[in-house]
Amino acid sequence: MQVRPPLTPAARPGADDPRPACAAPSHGSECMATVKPTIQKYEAGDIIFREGEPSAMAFIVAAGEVALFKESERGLIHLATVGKGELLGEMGAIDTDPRGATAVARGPVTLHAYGRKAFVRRLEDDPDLALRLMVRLSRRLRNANERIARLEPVADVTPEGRSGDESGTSTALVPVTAAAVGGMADGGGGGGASGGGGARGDGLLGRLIGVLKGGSGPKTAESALAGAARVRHPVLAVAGFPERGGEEQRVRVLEALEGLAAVRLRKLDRAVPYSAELDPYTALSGAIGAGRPMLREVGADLLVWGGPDASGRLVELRFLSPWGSTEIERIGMMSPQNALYVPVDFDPSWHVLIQAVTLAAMEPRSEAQGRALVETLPPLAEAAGALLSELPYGLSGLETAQIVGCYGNVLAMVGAWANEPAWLEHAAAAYEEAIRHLPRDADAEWGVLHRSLGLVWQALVERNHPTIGPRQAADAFKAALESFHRDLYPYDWAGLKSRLGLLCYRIHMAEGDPAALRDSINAFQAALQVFSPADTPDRWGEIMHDLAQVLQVYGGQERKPEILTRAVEAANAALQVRPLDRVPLLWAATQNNLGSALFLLFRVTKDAGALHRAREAFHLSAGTYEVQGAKRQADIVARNLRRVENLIDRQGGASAPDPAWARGDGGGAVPPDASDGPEALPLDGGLR
Ligand SMILES: Nc1ncnc2c1ncn2[C@@H]1O[C@@H]2COP(=O)(O)O[C@H]2[C@H]1O
Repeated sequence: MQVRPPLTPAARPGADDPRPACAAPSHGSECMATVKPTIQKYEAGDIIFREGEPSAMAFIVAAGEVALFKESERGLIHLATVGKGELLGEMGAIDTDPRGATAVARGPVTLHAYGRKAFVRRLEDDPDLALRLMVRLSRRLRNANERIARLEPVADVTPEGRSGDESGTSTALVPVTAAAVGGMADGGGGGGASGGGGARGDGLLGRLIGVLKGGSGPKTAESALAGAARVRHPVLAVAGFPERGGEEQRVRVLEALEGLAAVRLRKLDRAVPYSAELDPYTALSGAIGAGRPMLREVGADLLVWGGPDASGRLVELRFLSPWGSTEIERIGMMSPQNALYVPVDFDPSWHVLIQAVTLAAMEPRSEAQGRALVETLPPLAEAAGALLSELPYGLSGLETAQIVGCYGNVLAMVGAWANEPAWLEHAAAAYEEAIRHLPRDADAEWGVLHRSLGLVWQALVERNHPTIGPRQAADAFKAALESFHRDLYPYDWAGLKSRLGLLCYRIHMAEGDPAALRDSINAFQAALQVFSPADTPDRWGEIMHDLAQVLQVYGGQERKPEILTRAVEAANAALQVRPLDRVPLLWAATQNNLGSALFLLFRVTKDAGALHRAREAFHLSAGTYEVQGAKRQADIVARNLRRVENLIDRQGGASAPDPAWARGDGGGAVPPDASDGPEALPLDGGLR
């Protein structure tokens, strides 16, 4: 399709172009030469910007080629490749919308970058340039139309009336020729007619940009390059709302959620059954039991469910993730007991709160999703905070606590993923405020809020916060344990116990209190009554590993071989569920732990066999860290290995028995060691 928009001869670019301002170039973009650009350089595969990022700059490609990709429900779509002399990022610079596509360097690329304001000013001052830009956009639109026309309708296979796959991978689209795709890359060469053009969203330029930003097209074979830019967008499912008037409220919620960029929304027909007449524990357990399969059925990352509450004043929103109930107590996580309340018939000012809370509830499952969250969530969180400062009158204490608690989760998510202690401090303040609003009988909410608070404080302790100490975090977990009884909430209970184990160990490290070490051991052992190698091997292995470490510190201090032997057993048990081929770094950490326990055992018993086995464990650990490229850990373990080898040399040189056939009788021939104990790696199970 080569229909061009009508051009006046005067506006056609090229050598015969009479206009002085743009005399030389064959591309209108060169008119930007009067504004001083900054130079940016990229290598092949570098991401220049991502879809959804704020648009602060417009660029001219000075050298190389840039491929543009757009996320769609069907996967990643190659829109075009732009080359030397062409504009890039001009759409966002003009309409201030976030980037409509991800730009990836196809080889070495040099860009001339212009600030948005300078670029727009230039367009306003130079109607000719603005017009030629419109021509360029017109051509893109025509090409996009061509591609849309060539697409066959795709069968709608989902019960909710939306098409799309559930796995996050793309479904096949109608194949097109490379030439058709290549047509999208065109951007240069078009001339312009006379007359001016507005640079804002309501003019032709704005409309063209609007259409192009929503554009889609067929998938091409550029999968290698696409891989570099690919981010799997999370899927958000919204269950049906029961009760009278529920659907009307759901439409409002969906409207709010449609504002979430880079999230794929699925509307479910079914509601999550919830019986308000039952006690809250039974009602919620039933809802979770019914909601999880619904989530899995549609492959969603989060299920939003709820509806108008019993009073008819508020809409209650709850959030369910597909994660098993055993993978719990992550910082900022949304628990089934958390609920967000918004007024019935809420106005759009509430959208930011609904969006922020939902986005935070959809915990990232990859680094890419985490990065996307860190970009999107902070501005939403700030806007939601402003809304919360003016909560409507008439909310009960529990409702207020629930809303503020959800907001705390938003702040905690930002803090954890952006690694910003200030956000964590705000999150802790929000949880504390929520707790102040709680009525006495809000048992489950008490537990959830104290656990959330403890997790944030623990994260601050891990970051060496000057005023938050491990005792504070441990107290919050103890308070949470008042609500999470073992018989009703075994995994919540055991998870809290294991957190307590870590914090008591920290208290010991900070204060040297031996009672704290014993508390730590007791807490880990309690957790191990619930977690098991068969049902929860990862969690069990992590706690066994941590227990081994605490036992060896305690056994070393008390100089008790039986405790050190238990430490060795715990490390060996952890290794059973942490195989080298599946989790090499965890395996290496536990080997180092085992080596340390054996080393200390040798120091107390003078058993040379233990020393040789320590050497073997350190050797295996250091080698694995080395192979895995974990240099810092490899160095620590190598120091431990050297220390053991020195001891073995002093003990008997080359005649020392090889650990493989060491009898372990030791014979007390080893000289006492004056050096410190082995260096430990950080405990598992910290901030996750
Ligand atoms: N169909 C297309 N052909 C060429 N370039 C495009 C196309 N769609 C988007 N772009 C460019 O990709 C950029 C993505 O960020 P912006 O939306 O700021 O500006 C966009 C345009 O510069």
